[in-house]
Amino acid sequence: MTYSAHDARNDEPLAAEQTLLRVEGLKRTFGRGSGAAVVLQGVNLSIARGRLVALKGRSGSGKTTLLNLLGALDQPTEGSVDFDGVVLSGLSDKARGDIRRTQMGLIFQSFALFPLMSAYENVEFAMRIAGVPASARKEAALQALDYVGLKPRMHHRPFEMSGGEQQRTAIARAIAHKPKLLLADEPTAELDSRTGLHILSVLRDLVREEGMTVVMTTHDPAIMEIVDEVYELEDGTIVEAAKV
Ligand SMILES: Nc1ncnc2c1ncn2[C@@H]1O[C@H](COP(=O)(O)OP(=O)(O)OP(=O)(O)O)[C@@H](O)[C@H]1O
Repeated sequence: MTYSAHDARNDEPLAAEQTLLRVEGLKRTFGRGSGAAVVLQGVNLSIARGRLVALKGRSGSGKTTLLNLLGALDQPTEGSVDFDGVVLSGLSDKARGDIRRTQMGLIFQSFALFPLMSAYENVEFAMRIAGVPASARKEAALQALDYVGLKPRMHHRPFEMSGGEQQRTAIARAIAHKPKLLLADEPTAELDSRTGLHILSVLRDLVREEGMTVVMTTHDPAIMEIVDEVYELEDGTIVEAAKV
C-alpha cells in the first residue's frame, strides 16, 4: 500500500505532475548476514509539491535513515526513491550529488555552519557549491537572509549568534538556491519553544509563499500543529499517515 495523506484526504491518487517524491518498496539494512539490521522495510509514500510534511516516531524508528534516502545521501538496499520524475538510485554518484546540490536544501546537524565564515559567507559559499553563477549569488544570499530575518546580523559568525539565529542561517543557506525540496532533521531540537516556533513559522511560510516542499523529522509536538501531513514510523515501517 502506498501511503499518501494527500490521497487519503481527497480519495484520489496524486497526478504524476503533482508528485515530487514517490517512494516504493524501500528497504535499508545495515551490516550483512545474521548480524544485519533491517532499519527500513516496505516503505511506500507519495508526497505532493507544496506540502509541509513531518516524519515522526520513536528514537531508532528509522526517520533519519529515511530522510537520508530522500535526500540522496544514502542508497536503498531495495526499492526506489523517485524525485521529480527521476529514480535517484538509477543515477551515478555524481548525478545524484548534482541533484542534491542544485534541487534540494538540507538542514542536518551533520552539515554544520562553517565557524570562520559569517552568516552571509556561509550562504554565499553554499550557492557556489550549488553552481549558482557569481553574478546571482549576492542578491540571492541577501534575499534568503532577509527572508529568515537575519539581514541585520549577516556579518556575524556562528559563535556570535544565538541557537535560533544559527538555525535561521542554516535555513537561509538551504533555501538560497531555491530548491524544490527542503529536508530538515529535527530542525527545532536544540531550541527553546519560542525560538522553535519562529523556525516553524519560517518553514510554514516557505511552503505557503514559495511553494517549496518541506519534509522534516521531529519529536516536537509543536510541529504537528503546523504541518499538512504526518507519517508515523514504527520499527522501520510507516504505520500511520494523516492529514493534520
Ligand atoms: N550507518 C548505520 N549503521 C548501522 N546501523 C545504523 C546506521 N544508521 C542507522 N542505524 C540504525 O538504524 C536505526 C534507525 O536509526 P535512525 O537514525 O534512522 O532513527 P531515528 O528514528 O532517526 O532516531 P532518532 O529519533 O533517535 O534520531 C537505529 O537502530 C540505528 O542504530
